[in-house]
This record gives sequence, C-alpha cells and structure tokens, in this order.
Amino acid sequence: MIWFGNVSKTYGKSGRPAVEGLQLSVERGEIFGFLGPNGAGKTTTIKMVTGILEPDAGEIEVDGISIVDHPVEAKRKIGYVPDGADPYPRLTGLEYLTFMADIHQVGADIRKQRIPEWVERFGMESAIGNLIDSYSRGMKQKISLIASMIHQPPVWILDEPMVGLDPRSSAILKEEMRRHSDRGNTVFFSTHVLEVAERLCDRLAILKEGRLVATGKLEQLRQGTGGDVADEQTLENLFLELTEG
Ligand SMILES: Nc1ncnc2c1ncn2[C@@H]1O[C@H](COP(=O)(O)OP(=O)(O)OP(=O)(O)O)[C@@H](O)[C@H]1O
Repeated sequence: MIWFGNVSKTYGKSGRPAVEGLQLSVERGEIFGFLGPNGAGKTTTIKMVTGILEPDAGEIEVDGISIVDHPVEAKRKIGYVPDGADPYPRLTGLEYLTFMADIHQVGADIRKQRIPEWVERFGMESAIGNLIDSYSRGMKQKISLIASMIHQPPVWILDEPMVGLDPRSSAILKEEMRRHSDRGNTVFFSTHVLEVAERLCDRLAILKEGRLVATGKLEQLRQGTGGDVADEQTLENLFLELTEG
C-alpha cells in the first residue's frame, strides 16, 4: 500500500506548489490510476513516493515504511518505471536485468526462471543480447518494465507506462498489472489514456494544479458530478468537467 499524509512540494522559489496537501491511501490488491492534465503534479508525486524527491511537508509510507526516514527499506518494496524510461545505454538488455537482479538480491534460481519468462512475455528474446542503446523507444520501455518486476515488489509504480508500447505489449502490460494486483500487491500508475484507466483501474484520482479534485471508483466519481445522465458519463467527460478552467 501507499499512504500520503498531507504531502506538499514546491520547486525552488517558484511559489506555486507542484503538489499541495495530498491526502490519499492506495490499498493492497488494487490498481490505482493517477490522472490529471499536463503539469498537474503526477510525476512530482511519483518521484516523492520513490524517494527521488523529498516532500516539503507531509509523510509518505510504502507498505507502512516511511520513504523519508527509511529510504532503502521502503525502496526494496517498490518496482518503478519512470516516464520515458531510458536505462543504461552501454549495457545489453540481459546485463541490465542481471544488474537489477543483483541490486535486489534476487537468487540465482529465481532469476534463471523469471528473466526468460518476462523476456518471452514481452517478445524481447532476439534483442536481449543487444546494447540498450540500439533499442527502440518501446523496447526501452519493455526492458524497464521487466527490470522493475525482477524482485516481484509489493508496490509497482509506473509513470505513463503505455507510452511507446505497441498494442500487443500494451495488452500484456495490462494483464500483468491485473495479475500483480490480484496477488494482493499495489499497482499505482499515471496515464493520459483515459480508456485504459476506465477499464483497468479499481480506483482513480484526478489531480489539478497539485490538488486532488476527485478520488474513488468510477461510479463514485460519476455520482460526485451529479446529473441524470451520470451513469453514461465517460471518464473523458468527467475528466474534462473536473479539470476545466
Ligand atoms: N524540476 C523541476 N523544476 C521546476 N519545476 C518543475 C520541475 N518538475 C516539474 N515542475 C513543475 O511542477 C509542476 C508539476 O509537474 P509534473 O511533472 O509533476 O506534472 P505532471 O502531472 O506529471 O505533468 P505531465 O502530464 O505533463 O507529465 C509543473 O508546473 C511543472 O512545471
């Protein structure tokens, strides 16, 4: 699970907070979609959960562990795929996965089984011995996805994970996200693809200018905006309504 307790962050002396008073709990066993217009604060939030940025105020816990007070322990719980993932160009795909398995102390037997399984799943067999530098945008994304799951973390955090993926890879990723949450893990991801969020997420949050404007299941979000046609409202309509102005 991920818990945000009144989290705020302002960059430098810009004055306007990128994230302000974020209060949110993401549970085990759920896929949680984090939505919002460009510049709303999604990546900033994700960077704070993963310990890349420190909040100015508030607390964040990953599986009950404070990312600020116990960063190493908390990071062990996380698999993270950054926005526009661009891993070490001078390593081959296999070297990179082996390196990540080493960092996470994944045992030899487990990695021998897990790496080929995931590589095959994402159709990366023929490229796995090549330098990452030679990979396409989507291939870099796929190797980052595989690397993020090498230690089967209880919390999987993905920033815009569908970008660059072909339809088959995107479908496989969605299956894997569901499989991971079905096993009682937490999946937290940002996206602009509202059709994916609508179909995949158990709950959603919409962020606007650093503040939450809606949280809950899609039906709850629909009720929140009211109206007789609420049942038929697509997430796109809701999103446009909640983030306009
Ligand atoms: N390194 C930085 N230095 C200064 N300001 C930043 C920095 N990174 C982000 N910001 C600002 O913080 C705010 C939130 O940005 P963030 O990248 O978190 O938004 P986002 O919701 O992920 O946007 P997008 O959907 O475009 O990726 C924006 O106003 C942005 O300009």
